[in-house]
Amino acid sequence: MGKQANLYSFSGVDTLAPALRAYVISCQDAGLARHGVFKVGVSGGSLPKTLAQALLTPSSGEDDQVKWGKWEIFFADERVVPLDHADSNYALLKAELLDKLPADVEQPLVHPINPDFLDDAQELADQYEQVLVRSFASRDSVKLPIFDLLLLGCGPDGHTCSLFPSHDLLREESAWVAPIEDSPKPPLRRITLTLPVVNHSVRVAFVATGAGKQGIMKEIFEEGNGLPCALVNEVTGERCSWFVDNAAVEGVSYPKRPFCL
Ligand SMILES: O=C1O[C@H](COP(=O)(O)O)[C@@H](O)[C@H](O)[C@H]1O
Repeated sequence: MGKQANLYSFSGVDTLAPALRAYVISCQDAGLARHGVFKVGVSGGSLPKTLAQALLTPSSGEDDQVKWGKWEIFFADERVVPLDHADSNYALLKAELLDKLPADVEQPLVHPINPDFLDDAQELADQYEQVLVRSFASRDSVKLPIFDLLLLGCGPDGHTCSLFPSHDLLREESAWVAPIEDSPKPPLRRITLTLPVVNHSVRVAFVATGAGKQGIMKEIFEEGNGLPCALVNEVTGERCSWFVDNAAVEGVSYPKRPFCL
């Protein structure tokens, strides 16, 4: 059995953010060394705000550079809504992070969903899968895309991306991107990376903060119970790192590591 997922706990978002920044930059630099670009997938929910706090602070030196012009940003999941809708994960990332990037730096290449296909979630998912095929094809013989990093959230029910507990979608084995039309959390219609794609990523980082996550963190780390986040932990092992605050893991019996790269 491989090593377990890393659990890093911080006093609050202010201390978590610099560690998350260092981690993302190390994944970025590894991606650039491997293939000259950094392919990262991001979630919606509470993640973009924390990510912005981590990445928008001024660089403290040569080893601390966010090289935005080398980033290719994908969405780990997306709601089937227009790109300027209040429920859109793209709109959220744009408002929290992309719109705040300094205008004088080279901008990242961002891959939102194609809003021409909002009437048909299956077609939307297929189209997004084609975006991945085109982007990843040149570098692998692509059975599965290999993200350099997936930055994920963990819902209070243990869902991640739009992979919900006990949902049939957890058993999807062939699609890279799949539709879901009966999401337990609104909005109902979404598309999501599938579990094999998530588990194939070079690194996976979860960010979960606040006492509201405490119950589910206990279940994920102590029982597993087939929860989507636990399934990712089980397969990715030490490739997976959790950035949490103390409130989210109070009373959770699982070794917390001091953060170091
Ligand atoms: O619906 C969603 O929720 C999850 C978790 O969100 P959080 O606010 O509890 O962090 C998020 O990761 C996902 O992208 C989003 O579509």
